Amino acid sequence: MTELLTAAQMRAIEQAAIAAGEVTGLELMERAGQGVVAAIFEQWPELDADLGCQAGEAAPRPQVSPRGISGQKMGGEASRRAVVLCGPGNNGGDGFVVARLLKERGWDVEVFLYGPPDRLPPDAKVNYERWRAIGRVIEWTAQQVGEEAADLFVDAIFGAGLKRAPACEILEPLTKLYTEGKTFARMVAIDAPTGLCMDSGRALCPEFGAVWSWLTVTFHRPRIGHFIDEGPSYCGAMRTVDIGLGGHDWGEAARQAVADLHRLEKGRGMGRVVATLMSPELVSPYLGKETDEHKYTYGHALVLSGGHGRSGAARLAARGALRIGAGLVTVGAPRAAMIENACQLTAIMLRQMDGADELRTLLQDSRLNAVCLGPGLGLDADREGLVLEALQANRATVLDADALTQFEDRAEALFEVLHENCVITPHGGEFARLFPDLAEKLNAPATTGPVYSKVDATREAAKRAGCVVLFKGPDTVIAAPNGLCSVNSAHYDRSAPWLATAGSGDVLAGVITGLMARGLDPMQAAETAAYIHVECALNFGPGLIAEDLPEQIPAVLRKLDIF
Ligand SMILES: NC(=O)C1=CN([C@@H]2O[C@H](COP(=O)(O)OP(=O)(O)OC[C@H]3O[C@@H](n4cnc5c(N)ncnc54)[C@H](OP(=O)(O)O)[C@@H]3O)[C@@H](O)[C@H]2O)[C@@H](O)CC1
Ligand SMILES: Nc1ncnc2c1ncn2[C@@H]1O[C@H](COP(=O)(O)OP(=O)(O)O)[C@@H](O)[C@H]1O
Ligand SMILES: [K+]
Repeated sequence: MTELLTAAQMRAIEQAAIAAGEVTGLELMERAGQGVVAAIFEQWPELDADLGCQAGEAAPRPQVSPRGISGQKMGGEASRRAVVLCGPGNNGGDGFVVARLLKERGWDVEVFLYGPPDRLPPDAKVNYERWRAIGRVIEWTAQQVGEEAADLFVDAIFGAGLKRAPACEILEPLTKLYTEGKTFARMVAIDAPTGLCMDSGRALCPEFGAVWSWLTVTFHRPRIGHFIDEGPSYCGAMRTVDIGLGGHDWGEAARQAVADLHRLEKGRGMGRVVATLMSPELVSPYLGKETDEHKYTYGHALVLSGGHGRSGAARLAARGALRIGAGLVTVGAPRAAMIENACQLTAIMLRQMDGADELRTLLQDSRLNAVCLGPGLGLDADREGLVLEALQANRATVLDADALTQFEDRAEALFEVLHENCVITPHGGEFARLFPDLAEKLNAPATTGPVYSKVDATREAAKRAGCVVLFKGPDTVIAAPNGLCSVNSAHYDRSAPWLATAGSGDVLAGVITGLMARGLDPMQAAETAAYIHVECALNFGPGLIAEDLPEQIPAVLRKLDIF
C-alpha cells in the first residue's frame, strides 16, 4: 500500500527520524543523492558505464551537434556531461551530492547555484563545500543557464520548500531549453519538478508553469502532487527511493506531528495519512463467488433507464453491474424505452417503470438492494422525483450524470436526502454544478502554496454531501465523509487515455452499483470499481469503446487472482 503524503507530513517524518537520533540530515541527503543517481541509471541504462576517471579529473566534453545533445554518441567510450541546477535550500543540497557522485563516475559536471552560497542551510552547505573541493559553482544567470547543453539536466532548484512561484529568471531559461529540445534528452527532477506544489500537483507560476521533467525521483513516499492534477505531466516518470525512513517506528514525535496535521485512517499504514494510492492490495478481496451460494446472495441491482433513444447509458451501467458479479440486474425503463431495451437485453432483466410511484412499488421488493440513477436519465421535471424516491427507499444508491445535474443550483436539496449508503460520481463539470464554491477554489489561479487540491475539494465535498464522492478524471479522487480518501491514478504505468470515451463513466457507475449490490460498503465499492475500470482499459488498450469495458472484467478479475 502506498500512502500519499503532503510535504508537511514528509518533513515531520524526517524531522522525527533526525530527532530520534536514528539518522542525521546529512546522511539522509547523501542517501537521497545516491538514490537519484541510481534512479537515473535505472531509467537510462545507456548512461550507466563507469568512464574510469578519478574524482576531480573531468572526462572530455561532448560535441554538441546542431540537432542537440540527443544526436551525440552514447555509451562505450563517449563522455557524458551533466548540468546540475541547484537552489538555495536542501533540494540544492541533494543536487550537490548528485554532482559529486556523477563526477566520481567520470562525468563532466557543471553546477549552477541560484542564490548566495553563504545562505545555504547547514547540510546543503556541507555538500556545497564537498562539491567545491572538486568542481566549480557558477552563479545563476538566466542567459548562461539557457545556453547549456548536456546529456543530463538535474533540477535541484526547489522541492518541498517551494512556497511561491519561482522567479521568471529561474523558469524562463529552463522553458527555453525545453522548447529548443535540449532537455528532451534527459531532465531529472529531484523530489519534484521546480515550480510544482507537491500537495496539489498545481504549477505555481502562471507564465512558465513548472519544469518539464522526464523523470522525477522522490524519497520515502510519493506526495499527493505527484499523482494529481498537472503533477504527472510535469513529473514525466516517477521513482520513489528508499532513504531508510520506512520500516521504522519513528515514535511518538512523528506520530504526533502527523496526527496534528491529519486524520486517523484505521488499519491503513502508519498513523494518519491524507490519501492512499489505489493499488491491487486495496481492491476488495470479496469479489469471488462461493460454490454453495445462489444468485440472491450477490444482490439485485436496479438501473434506471432514460426515455426513448436515451437508454444506452443505462444498459452500459447494467452490464457493468452484472459483469462485476451482482446476482441479478434489472433495467427499469419508462414505457417509451421498453422496446429498445427489450431488443438489446438478455441476461439483464427489464421492468417497465414510469415515474416515482412505480419506483416506490418496485422497491417494495427488498431484494432489490442497490439502485443506479443518472446515466442517460434525462433532465425532465419528473426525473428529480425518481432520484428522491430512490434515496428515500434507503438502498445502496449510485448517482451519476443527469441525476446530479438535475440538482444544479439546488444542491442543498440533494445533500439533505443523500445518505451514507450512497456514492455520487461527478466529473469536473458535474462537480462544479453541485459544489460551485469548491470548484472555484480548485480552479482559482494559485501562486502560493500549499494550494487547495483535488484531494481537499473531494474530501470537503464528501463531508458536505454526507456520502462517498468519486471525482472522476485521469486522477480520480474518492473520499468518504469520515475523511478516508484515495487516489486512483491513470498516470505513469497506468496511463489509460482510452477511457476518455463516451459511456465509460456509465460503466463505472454500474460497476460501483454491482459491488454495492454484492454488499461492499460505498467507499470500498467506489475504490474497487475505479481501480478495475482503469485495469479494464489497460487490458483492452487503444480502440476501446465503452461496450468493451464490462467484457474485460473477467480477465481483470483473473489477473487479480479473484475466482
Ligand atoms: N530534510 C531532510 O532531511 C531531507 C531533505 N531532502 C531534500 O530537501 C528538500 C527540501 O528542502 P528545503 O526544505 O530546504 O526546501 P527547498 O525546496 O530546497 O527550498 C527552500 C529554499 O527555497 C527558497 N524558496 C522557496 N520558494 C522560493 C521561490 N519561489 N523563489 C525563491 N526562493 C524560494 C526558500 O527561501 P524562503 O522561502 O525561506 O525565502 C528556501 O531557501 C526536499 O525537497 C529534498 O530534496 C532530502 O535531502 C532528504 C532529506
Ligand atoms: N484521460 C483519461 N485517462 C484516464 N481516465 C479517464 C480519462 N478521461 C476520462 N477518464 C475516465 O473515464 C470516465 C469518463 O466518465 P464520464 O466523464 O462520466 O463520461 P461518460 O458520461 O461519457 O460516461 C471516468 O471514469 C474518468 O475517470
Ligand atoms: K526540484
